[in-house]
Amino acid sequence: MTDAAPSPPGPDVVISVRGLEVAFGDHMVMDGLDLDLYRGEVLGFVGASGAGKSVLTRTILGLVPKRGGTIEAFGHNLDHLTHQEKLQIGERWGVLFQEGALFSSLTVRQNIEVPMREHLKLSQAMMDGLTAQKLHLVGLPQDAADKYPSELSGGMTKRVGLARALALDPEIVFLDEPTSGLDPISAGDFDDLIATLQKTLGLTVFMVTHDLDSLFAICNRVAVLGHGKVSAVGKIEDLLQSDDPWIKAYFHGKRGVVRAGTRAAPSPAPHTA
Ligand SMILES: Nc1ncnc2c1ncn2[C@@H]1O[C@H](COP(=O)(O)OP(=O)(O)OP(=O)(O)O)[C@@H](O)[C@H]1O
Repeated sequence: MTDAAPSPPGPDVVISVRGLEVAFGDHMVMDGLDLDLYRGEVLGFVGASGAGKSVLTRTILGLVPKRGGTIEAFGHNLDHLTHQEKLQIGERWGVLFQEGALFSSLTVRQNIEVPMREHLKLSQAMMDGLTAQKLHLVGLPQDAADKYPSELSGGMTKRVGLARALALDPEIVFLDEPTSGLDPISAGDFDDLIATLQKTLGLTVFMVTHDLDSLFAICNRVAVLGHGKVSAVGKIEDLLQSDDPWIKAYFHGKRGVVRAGTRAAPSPAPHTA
């Protein structure tokens, strides 16, 4: 009898969603949704408008109540955590909401320092030092710190939102349509920034997007939301072969991709190569 070769270790799952149900009144938005997010990957999350992409993100973050199912983050069932443990999990992820969601009455510096004030006990000088680092990380000049959100361009607003999402040095960032509203050059620059941060900081990225270019440029895997479930998940080249009518229309329809192969493929994430 020969010994079987040891199987390679499976992917390190940082978020695991099983049988998720979310409803608003009788409107079932999630109806038995399963999804895994692997450490170190950029997972693109697509689906028709109103399918529930933002709701899923907000449910994982604990901002929308679920009706059923389980959500595990870093191996912990979120239903079984104390308030203190939930706060600790909250320090391990950051969020860039659609449109940046900055506080209009606060300066850029004050916006980036909001999570630091909530979670850390640091002197003002230390927070200012960290803020300077985060601005540098997202490619913004230091003099942006004293501006108010109304003085920023769309691309700068997204970068400030990303700097705030990175304020606590998270392991995961959730990005809700990060390139929406940006011109193609700014959108491409933002994709590059996310890809660079993912590599240099070892981030795991969960990205809701309608931007096909982003999917091709930086996503290691793509999950498709349909009828309250993940109807397909895999590498983009596999999804391009799908017979599912919505996926076919999405990738091969009028606004779809002849782009495939014309954009650089993302470098493989651990376990997704
Ligand atoms: N607080 C709420 N109360 C009632 N219904 C809601 C609420 N939030 C979301 N919904 C509904 O849930 C569904 C999913 O909304 P969601 O914003 O997640 O869609 P989406 O896939 O992100 O859409 P888009 O791509 O247009 O941003 C929609 O029908 C929306 O109207």
